[in-house]
Amino acid sequence: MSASLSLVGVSHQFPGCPVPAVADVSFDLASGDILALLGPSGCGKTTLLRLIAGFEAPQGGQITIAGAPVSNHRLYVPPEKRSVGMVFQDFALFPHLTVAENLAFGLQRMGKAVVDERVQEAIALIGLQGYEQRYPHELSGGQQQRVALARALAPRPNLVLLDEPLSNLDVQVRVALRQEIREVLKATGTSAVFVTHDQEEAMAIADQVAVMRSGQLEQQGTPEDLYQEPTSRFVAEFVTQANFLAAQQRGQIWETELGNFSMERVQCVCNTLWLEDSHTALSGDLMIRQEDVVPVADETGDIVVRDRQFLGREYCYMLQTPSGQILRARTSSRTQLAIGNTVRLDLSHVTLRFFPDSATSPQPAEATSRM
Ligand SMILES: Nc1ncnc2c1ncn2[C@@H]1O[C@H](COP(=O)(O)OP(=O)(O)OP(=O)(O)O)[C@@H](O)[C@H]1O
Repeated sequence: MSASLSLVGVSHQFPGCPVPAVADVSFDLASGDILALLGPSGCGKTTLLRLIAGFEAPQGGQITIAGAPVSNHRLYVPPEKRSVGMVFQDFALFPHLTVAENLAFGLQRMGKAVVDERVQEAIALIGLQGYEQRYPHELSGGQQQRVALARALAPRPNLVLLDEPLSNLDVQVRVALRQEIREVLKATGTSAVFVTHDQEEAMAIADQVAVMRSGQLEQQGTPEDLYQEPTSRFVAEFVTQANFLAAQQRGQIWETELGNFSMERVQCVCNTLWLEDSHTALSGDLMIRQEDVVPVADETGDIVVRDRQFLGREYCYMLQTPSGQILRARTSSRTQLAIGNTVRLDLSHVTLRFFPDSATSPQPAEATSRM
């Protein structure tokens, strides 16, 4: 499928800032796909979105939307000529215009009959029939954001950009609306880039997730790719919120505080040649997902249940190892363990992934698997 958006080597540094806000970012977005830009505060997500929208001009690289270059070293197409719709965190509806007038705003150059038809189409898309004559202050936050999405879609843009559109809404509205946004984008076949710092939101809404760190693209893939095969410890921590256990290589074994694991059981985010190099004993961390840690009540166990959080369908247990490390375990709410009691861990079905310490890595990491 053709790319609706393509970035090649896009970079941007604000005047007076010692480091670039966006550094050498490249990716393609297939037509009709939703991409989530995910990363911690200050990693450059909003700046990248603004570069795509045309609110900023990059100092390097090329941006192409629906096959047409919109910015490169010779060209800068202004935002209103990029066929891009925007949805902002604060909804940004015109307060003095009704819902119908807000929806019609971007359609002013079309004939009245077309505008009326598009407005009705947009209203139906977001299920707000009967609300046409209301003003924004007469709508809930979720309804305002649905109007903002419909307004962005009404001119049928090639691309919609959403900048943290759910962050001003309370949690129940957020969860319902993220599903609705996905359905509306899919129903209209619109390609979209969605900025968020919430990994759960990114995974729920997007076909592709691009994780950013310090202005750079750390990893891009489907939500499943990122969850199952993070290629750096940063992505593993940010996306999977896994546990990390210090591990030391001893021949074909990984030694840890919770016992030894044979190398066949461990995926290694490193060059497999390092593992066979008898002169280098690697050390680093084994990633263990919270749902893979299975605590079993055992009076003779040396792991202590320090705390537990009831999350509805599941518990999150905080388990303290003899060295004092806290591991998190997610279990079904049927697994009831008392705080202060001891447990042992069943790690027999665990999927482990090894991330070497940068100090002991002979060369830059390259993802390979020993599974
Ligand atoms: N107009 C500006 N002038 C100077 N520096 C800026 C400007 N806008 C952003 N920055 C800097 O660029 C970096 C990236 O900012 P950006 O807003 O893109 O991050 P972000 O990932 O969207 O963060 P957040 O999730 O907090 O919104 C930050 O260090 C920020 O301070």
